[in-house]
Amino acid sequence: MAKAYDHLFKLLLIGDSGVGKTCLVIRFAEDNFSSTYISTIGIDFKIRTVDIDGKKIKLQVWDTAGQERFKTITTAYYRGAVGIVLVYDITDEKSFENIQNWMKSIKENASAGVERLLLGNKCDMEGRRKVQRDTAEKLAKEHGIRFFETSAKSSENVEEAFRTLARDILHKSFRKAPPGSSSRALLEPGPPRKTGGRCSLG
Ligand SMILES: Nc1nc2c(ncn2[C@@H]2O[C@H](COP(=O)(O)OP(=O)(O)OP(=O)(O)O)[C@@H](O)[C@H]2O)c(=O)[nH]1
Repeated sequence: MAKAYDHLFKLLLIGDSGVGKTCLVIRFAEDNFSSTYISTIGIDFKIRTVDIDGKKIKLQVWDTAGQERFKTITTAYYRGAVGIVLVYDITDEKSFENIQNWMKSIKENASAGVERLLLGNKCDMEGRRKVQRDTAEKLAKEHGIRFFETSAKSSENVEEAFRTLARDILHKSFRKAPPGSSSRALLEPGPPRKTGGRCSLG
């Protein structure tokens, strides 16, 4: 029987409560959107398999709760992720300022070399924009990561963002593969950064 997928990537979405993490996951995995806001309790995930450069990549997308009270539960999931999506809301300045704190949280809890991506969500609400695109682009550049403005509502850039992240992880894992080793092994997460990692990503 043909293998259902070539690689499994665990991705994680983080960011303040209400920025649209759940909606982005639902848009990407089910191509759906709801304007009803039900705050995530703890953590949940959805799966979608995509074809990237001829490889079948199974994406397990973990959606975390943005509320502070769930922080202990959600940070426990950072380590298993090979990609982390940082989300803010372009109509909410505070959610953008907090990206610095979410970056810090990645540094403290994620595997070394985890691929990061910055998303400014709700770009369909141009009239209520508080965070300028240039400002976010600058921040992304400082951290050496990619940046997209997305809308889970209109679906703008959602597909592109997840595909770009998956492609970057795929390319990174192959580039680092020593001769004769399996690329799958390189996608296994190492220990958190602070304990000194053996993960080959990065
Ligand atoms: N206009 C617009 N509204 C959005 C968009 N994405 C999400 N929303 C709305 O924003 C609200 C919060 O969305 P969620 O996806 O539940 O936010 P979250 O980041 O998962 O929140 P927590 O689970 O509390 O961390 C909901 O009312 C959504 O309908 C978007 O791209 N455009």
